[in-house]
Amino acid sequence: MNLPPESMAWLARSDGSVVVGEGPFVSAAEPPESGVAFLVHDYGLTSSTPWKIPSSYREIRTEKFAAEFGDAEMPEIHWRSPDPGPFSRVFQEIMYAIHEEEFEKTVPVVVETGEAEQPVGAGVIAAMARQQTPLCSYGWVQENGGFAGATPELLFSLQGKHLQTMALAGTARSEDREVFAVDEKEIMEHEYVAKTLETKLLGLGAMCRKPREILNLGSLVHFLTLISVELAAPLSVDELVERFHPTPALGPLPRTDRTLAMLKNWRSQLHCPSHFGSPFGVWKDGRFDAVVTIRGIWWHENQVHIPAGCGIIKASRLVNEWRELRLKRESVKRFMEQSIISDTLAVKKY
Ligand SMILES: C=C(O[C@@H]1C=C(C(=O)O)C=C[C@H]1O)C(=O)O
Repeated sequence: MNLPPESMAWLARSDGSVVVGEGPFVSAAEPPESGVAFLVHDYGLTSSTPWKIPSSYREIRTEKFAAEFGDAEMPEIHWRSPDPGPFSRVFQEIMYAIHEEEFEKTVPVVVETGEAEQPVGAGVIAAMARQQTPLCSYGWVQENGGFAGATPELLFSLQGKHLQTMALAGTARSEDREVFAVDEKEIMEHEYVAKTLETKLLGLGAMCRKPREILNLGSLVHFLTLISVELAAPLSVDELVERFHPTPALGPLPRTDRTLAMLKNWRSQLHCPSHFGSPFGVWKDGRFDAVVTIRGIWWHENQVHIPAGCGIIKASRLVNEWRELRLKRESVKRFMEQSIISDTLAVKKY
């Protein structure tokens, strides 16, 4: 087992490779011509130097990454159940705005907080390093804090003129998979996201939209639609990030300055970390991959936070959304317990 460096960043990609960078990092407005840079944005894309260039980097298989870092113990964490009061008030304000036709959908976030008996950094890195595809492990660690997770959501990946993206929205427990498949409210929530992405891609080149499918993540299922485009003309990563982020999976529909400001205000009322639901990417050898930072842990020394968001539309009900938020947080807590078996290592943690 390796001790994690003081500062590091990593992103696992859908082909089972992971790019791992070690700090210190140099911040830049643009990615370098060659080599590697991580794109670390907050939700509002406020940084003028979001590119973080590591002092050294490696590209390895996710199994090797797990073997190197997946072993550290997670200290005991004392969780405090989130108070439903503030969320219920935000939910009512959102419902009022939907009835007033301010927007059709938005995505508030609830945060569960815990305190660990010791610093959690190495344990969080280990928990996320053990996760494998279809989850993409990501992390940004700076001294005694950072965030790391294992997300099912690709924002986009770009290689030459090939652009791949996905609509991922609509959630249920795996046991409810059959009724989920015909649930009109969940289908509508998903289609809002898929159609918006299609609209954003119109005119960029030849588009291919795959049929809607169900992505099974063990305890949770989501609707997933894969969309790809052969770009007619090259586009920069920065342009694409601004075009896509936030998709209606994590943001308002329609996305205007006003609807985005309303959501940012609700996020801050509910103490959502600024980098939750944001683009997190890596640029390497002419290829760029970015995920959406969900299903993660934000920490500083012994303090830990698990944020989770839920899409609210006219047909949403408070009790169901509260349950969905808990399910999403539980799926993150499970990362800290689960066992993995790979060719290079067998770790069992219960
Ligand atoms: C916002 C989250 O997840 C997003 C919201 C989903 C939904 O509302 O059904 C499903 C997948 C993600 O796009 C989260 O996990 O915190």
